[in-house]
Amino acid sequence: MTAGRTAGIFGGGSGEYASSTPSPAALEAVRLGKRYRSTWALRDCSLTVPAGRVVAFVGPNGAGKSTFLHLVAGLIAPTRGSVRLFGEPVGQRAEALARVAFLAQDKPLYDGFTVADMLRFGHHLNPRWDDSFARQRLTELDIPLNRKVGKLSGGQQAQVALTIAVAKRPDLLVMDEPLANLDPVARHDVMRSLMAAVAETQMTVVLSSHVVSDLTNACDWLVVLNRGQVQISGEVDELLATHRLLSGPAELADGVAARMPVISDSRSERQADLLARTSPGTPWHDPRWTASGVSLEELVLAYLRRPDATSLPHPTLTLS
Ligand SMILES: Nc1ncnc2c1ncn2[C@@H]1O[C@H](COP(=O)(O)OP(=O)(O)OP(=O)(O)O)[C@@H](O)[C@H]1O
Repeated sequence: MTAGRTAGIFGGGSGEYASSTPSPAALEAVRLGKRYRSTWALRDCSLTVPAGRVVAFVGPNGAGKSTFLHLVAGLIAPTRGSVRLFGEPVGQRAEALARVAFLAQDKPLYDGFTVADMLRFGHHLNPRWDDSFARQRLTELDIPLNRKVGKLSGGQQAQVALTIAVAKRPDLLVMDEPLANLDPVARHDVMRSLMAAVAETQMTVVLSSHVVSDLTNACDWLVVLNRGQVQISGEVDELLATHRLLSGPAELADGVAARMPVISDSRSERQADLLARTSPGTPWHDPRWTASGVSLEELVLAYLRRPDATSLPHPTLTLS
């Protein structure tokens, strides 16, 4: 668990700072890089996320997701580049760090403490602490306040950790794999609780996950990290609106691929199935092809299979 000057689920906050500082972007990374000895975990990562979004960081094992989130939370320092949160460089001011709650992969709770002890601890450390929210939420979830944390199920522990992080009333909640090791029902419940908290508070949320299907209805901004680089960063609706699954004659596929970026290309002797990036609002007129929408999962998988493909801010080629 981390407290004090670094952001943690118990880190202190400052209401005065939050109300007096304009927030052009919740998160801005510029050419961010992190090297561990000879290994670059992240390289040249630039992205901007507006405030109020629920951002999913997705990528394969070792892509750099945890490293990115630890840099955002100010828990480690970049080797290159910078991160700004709400216009402030991370790590420069205690007040800026205090606006962030970080929920680590290993749920920073003390097994020997009761749930009520954990709430008292959070209350003690956080000027913005919302005790009635925390107690009401845990009561609604039927989590006994007098139970020791070590005696709770994994799903209940995840809910307690999330409650403490939200009760801190952060402007930015960063969660590294909050759904790891939870069964499907617990994953669904935690995401539902998170969405309720977002609707109530309008905080910005950044979370990482391997399971894209868990994020489909929850996240409105997608970042795909692959091999330490940002492959996609954008609004989910816009990404879905600018990608099409095209099915048509294989002999015409090269012509289509010459006109627009093709992320995945599957061909048989007669038919080609292409996942292509198009311009928003541009209809597909060619009757020899059928064009259909893609799911978030199809889109992410197609990019992950093509680490050289990117979708960063705007497509440059259009359909004709
Ligand atoms: N403390 C560290 N020391 C050395 N190398 C590290 C350290 N932390 C991460 N790495 C390396 O940096 C790279 C990115 O790791 P990171 O944990 O950020 O990826 P990830 O996307 O979160 O992976 P996973 O999904 O498996 O949790 C990997 O090659 C990893 O081995």
